[in-house]
Amino acid sequence: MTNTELTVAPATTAFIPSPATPYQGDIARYWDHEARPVNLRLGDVDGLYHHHYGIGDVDHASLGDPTDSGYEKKLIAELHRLESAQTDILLDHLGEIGRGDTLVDAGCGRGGSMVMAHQRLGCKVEGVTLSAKQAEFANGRARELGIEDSVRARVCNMLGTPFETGGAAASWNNESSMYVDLHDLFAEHSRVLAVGGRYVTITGCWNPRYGQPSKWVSQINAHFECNIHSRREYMRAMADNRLVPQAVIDLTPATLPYWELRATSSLVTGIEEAFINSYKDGSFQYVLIAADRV
Ligand SMILES: C[S@@+](CC[C@H](N)C(=O)[O-])C[C@H]1O[C@@H](n2cnc3c(N)ncnc32)[C@H](O)[C@@H]1O
Ligand SMILES: CC(C)=CCC/C(C)=C/COP(=O)(O)OP(=O)(O)O
Ligand SMILES: [Mg+2]
Repeated sequence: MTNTELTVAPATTAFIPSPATPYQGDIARYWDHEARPVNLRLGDVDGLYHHHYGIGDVDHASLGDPTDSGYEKKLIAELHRLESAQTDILLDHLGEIGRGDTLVDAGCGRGGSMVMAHQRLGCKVEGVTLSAKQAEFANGRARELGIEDSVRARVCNMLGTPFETGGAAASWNNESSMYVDLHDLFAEHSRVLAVGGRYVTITGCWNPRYGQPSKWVSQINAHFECNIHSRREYMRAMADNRLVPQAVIDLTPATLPYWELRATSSLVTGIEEAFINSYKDGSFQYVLIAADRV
């Protein structure tokens, strides 16, 4: 697709809409106050700030000896490399994107995925987050990079965006779908996407084969104040909203090395055990779903 332009409200973070629900107010506050070193120090490596996890094999040769003085810095760079590799896999699944296209990042955080999408594809990227602090941060980074005409974040509920119907060539949720009702979410993506456009999510979901959410999944929900959905819910809500899966990839084996490395670092947050155990006992899965808007 080429030359799709979204018609949107003015790009400002000065006007901050009221949260649609008290829960969304809690989530806005959560992300306004988030400043974990595991996120900021990794972002400082190259200026791409992510709030998602990593995939791929750990390059143990580049890490060297854990007793060496520079080891911790190398470990941080390695965790960050794996988080950016996660975004690359998401972008690999967007389909053919032209420089004139517009993409939508639903739940854009500090904007790392938006910057990577623009740098790789040359297109416009519009992001929404509930957090004014995150939107300011993302827009500040875009200004520093001189790409503010192409990459912008706004404070907005992903379930009711100002974007034109059918105007986006592709859209995604990168670890942000566990904060919303999936039927409402996919109805909005389906509205914003052009027919033939592509939706991609990378998400953690509980595995229906396990039965119900495990204690580890409940622990992750409590830790992040989110509500992890089952894999079945994703499939059903997509099917109900004209989103037809084109690829479903279980990234669980590919994310475990990231978690096992992170668990050895000084930047642990305490949630590592829940991710490792739930991935290993099969109750939780890290998946990529790419779907065609039909
Ligand atoms: C775990 S972070 C992921 C950030 C980003 N996608 C990334 O990969 O770095 C979750 C994001 O979802 C956003 N979010 C949660 N619920 C939202 C909603 N209803 N509307 C817009 N953003 C939402 C949060 O503000 C936060 O930016
Ligand atoms: C896969 C699942 C269930 C994700 C939940 C959403 C979430 C909080 C992602 C990571 O954010 P972060 O990068 O801010 O977290 P951390 O501080 O742990 O790195
Ligand atoms: Mg993180």
